[in-house]
Amino acid sequence: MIELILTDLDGTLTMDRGTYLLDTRAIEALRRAERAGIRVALVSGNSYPVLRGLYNYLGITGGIVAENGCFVYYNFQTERVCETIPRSVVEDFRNKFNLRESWQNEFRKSDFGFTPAQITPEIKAWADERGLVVQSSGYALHLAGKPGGKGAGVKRLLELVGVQSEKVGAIGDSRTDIEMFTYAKVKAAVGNADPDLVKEANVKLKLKSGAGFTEFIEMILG
Ligand SMILES: O=C(O)COP(=O)(O)O
Ligand SMILES: [Mg+2]
Repeated sequence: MIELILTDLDGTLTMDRGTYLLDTRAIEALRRAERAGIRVALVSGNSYPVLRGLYNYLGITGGIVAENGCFVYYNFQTERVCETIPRSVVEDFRNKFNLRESWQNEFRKSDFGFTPAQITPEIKAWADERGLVVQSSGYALHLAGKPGGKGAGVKRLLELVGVQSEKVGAIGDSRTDIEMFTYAKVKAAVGNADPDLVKEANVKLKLKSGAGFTEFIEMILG
């Protein structure tokens, strides 16, 4: 019996990958899960203020993992689980690789977003030399302090909620969601997910993004 669902946001609750428009049927589906007693958590590369606002308006209760795993919220408690990156390092990175910063960077301390979203070998080497972590969600390139990645935040969230991974379902669309699967029994990839995530999934959904999320909730609720 699943007690907690970890859901990614961009590409998973949206109408497609590459858009920010939420799928309204996916919103209805997550409310159905909550009504059935299954908590839903947002696990995303977005910043905490963006996710906290959304969380309240969506009406979910499973907590938040923000900044791609680096910041956790549950039941009015918050925790930072990665090292912070000084603003000067963020600016050096942006200037060196000619990147555009996410408007949300103003609200971030450990994990920063940039476009274009592609990781080059030069970018990887620059981050490695400084003990930083780079990842791409398809929406954005992320530069984070150690340990970085959704796994660290999810591990802490499960402790705070007090749920074992045998009772957790996770759903996502991109490579950055692979780490969530380590802490879930049901590991779902939406129909249009990155092939690297599909490989790790034990539930391969037919439908894309938000429609795939709805398909997943229907499967869980039976
Ligand atoms: O912030 C991003 O790059 C993507 O966010 P996501 O983790 O909700 O897909
Ligand atoms: Mg995503």
